[in-house]
Amino acid sequence: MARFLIVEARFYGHLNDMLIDGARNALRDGGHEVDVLTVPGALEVPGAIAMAAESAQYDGFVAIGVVIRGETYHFEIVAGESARAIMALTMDGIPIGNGILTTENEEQALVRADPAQKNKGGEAARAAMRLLELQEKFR
Ligand SMILES: Nc1c(NC[C@H](O)[C@H](O)[C@H](O)CO)[nH]c(=O)[nH]c1=O
Ligand SMILES: CC(=O)[C@@H](O)COP(=O)(O)O
Repeated sequence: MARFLIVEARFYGHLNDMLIDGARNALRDGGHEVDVLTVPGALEVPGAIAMAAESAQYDGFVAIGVVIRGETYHFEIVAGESARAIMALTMDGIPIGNGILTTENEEQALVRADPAQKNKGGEAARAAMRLLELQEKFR
């Protein structure tokens, strides 16, 4: 049993709820404990994971959020920089599954968030659990 923290950027609450459901169910099916921490947007997710990892209270993390393209270059910043910083933390050896959707519209996000459809929250949770296993294997 390991302790996982889901860090969610609560920008689109109804979509997040589905992503969190999928992630939480996958983690519980894996026999793990799950907490959820909320931050305002995807850009805050990597910093929150870094702080929580530093505390040593958790073994692995799932990043959850939705970034939907708007009218300006802001989409590229939020989508790209959140993924880049999560990747950097992963390369530092922190097990993280990235379940932050980056889509053109809400319809695309809905299909991906729904646990009964693409279940990207569950997919991110399984990625985090696999990285934790590998960390233990190569320790
Ligand atoms: N546009 C979206 C954001 N933007 C907010 C940023 O993530 C951040 O909270 C703000 O710039 C303050 O630092 N966040 C999302 O999660 N999704 C979006 O579509
Ligand atoms: C992440 C985004 O692109 C969006 O929420 C911001 O929209 P806009 O570019 O229309 O300000």
